[in-house]
Amino acid sequence: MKHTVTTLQKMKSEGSKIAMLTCYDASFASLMNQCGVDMLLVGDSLGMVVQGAGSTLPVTLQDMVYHTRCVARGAGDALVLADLPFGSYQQDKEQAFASSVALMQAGAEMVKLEGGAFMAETIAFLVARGIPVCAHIGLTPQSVNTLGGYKVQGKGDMQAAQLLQDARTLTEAGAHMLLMEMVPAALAGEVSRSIAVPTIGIGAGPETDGQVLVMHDMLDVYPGKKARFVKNFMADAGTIQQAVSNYVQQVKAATFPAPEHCY
Ligand SMILES: Nc1nc(=O)c2c([nH]1)NC[C@@H]1CN(c3ccc(C(=O)N[C@@H](CCC(=O)O)C(=O)O)cc3)CN21
Ligand SMILES: CC(C)C(=O)C(=O)O
Ligand SMILES: [Mg+2]
Repeated sequence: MKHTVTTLQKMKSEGSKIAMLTCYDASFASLMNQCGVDMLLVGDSLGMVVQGAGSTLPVTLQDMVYHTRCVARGAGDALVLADLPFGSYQQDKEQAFASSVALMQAGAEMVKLEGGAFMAETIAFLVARGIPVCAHIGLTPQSVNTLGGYKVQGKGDMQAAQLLQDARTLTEAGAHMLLMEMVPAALAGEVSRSIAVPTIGIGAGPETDGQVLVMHDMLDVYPGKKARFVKNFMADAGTIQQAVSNYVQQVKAATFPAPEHCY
């Protein structure tokens, strides 16, 4: 059966972990769905792993629409989540709605946007109009130039309290899911227990309700620098199918991420 926001909510309440991977084309979408991946993220990380750019900032809405259409054709039962790219939603809620419509018409079933409490109004506007939203907090790569690099967020009591408050505000606004990137494991666990909707972590420890990795990182094909939270699943696998299946199994068993992948 096709995964929906209801399925994901049920998985959280039952304590079964959600396995997500990034995906950019139909063939990998089909493979990942067959290997039991619950959600496919058409990430704006495609700017780095597909287009070879140094950040996610050059990615356009049309780029995202194209890859979302490709992934949706192969996704099967996996839920398709698409990133709103830099500049396509920050101006105002009307701009965010128009961009989200383009992604939903291309086959997305949920959209993701980066930012804390300041995005609450936009999220409420989208959700009221039928668009499920995943909020992305912690390290928000579209803000790399103001953050000063791809660094751990939520360190220190003030920043941790701010992140927890952002999580509450965004879920009160109607977000269906919360993604946390590069935050201390203990804080991500606290946030996950404090909000009713499922959380997904990347570099956020084992206590979130699910995990995501960039497929080029876990298959060891990305030529760039690897973050601490990346695990090479090809190291113990003969095929890509085996690597993806092992990822799903280790996320479900909560054996990935291990302490060496955490902050
Ligand atoms: N291939 C790829 N994988 C990703 O996980 C990813 C992207 N691209 N593009 C968008 C963002 C950028 N991300 C990044 C990029 C670099 C680091 C990194 O270099 N981390 C180091 C330094 C940490 C620090 O300075 O505190 C690490 O050891 O984790 C982390 C996340 C995560 N996202
Ligand atoms: C790294 C994940 C969370 C993402 O936003 C992306 O792939 O763009
Ligand atoms: Mg992204």
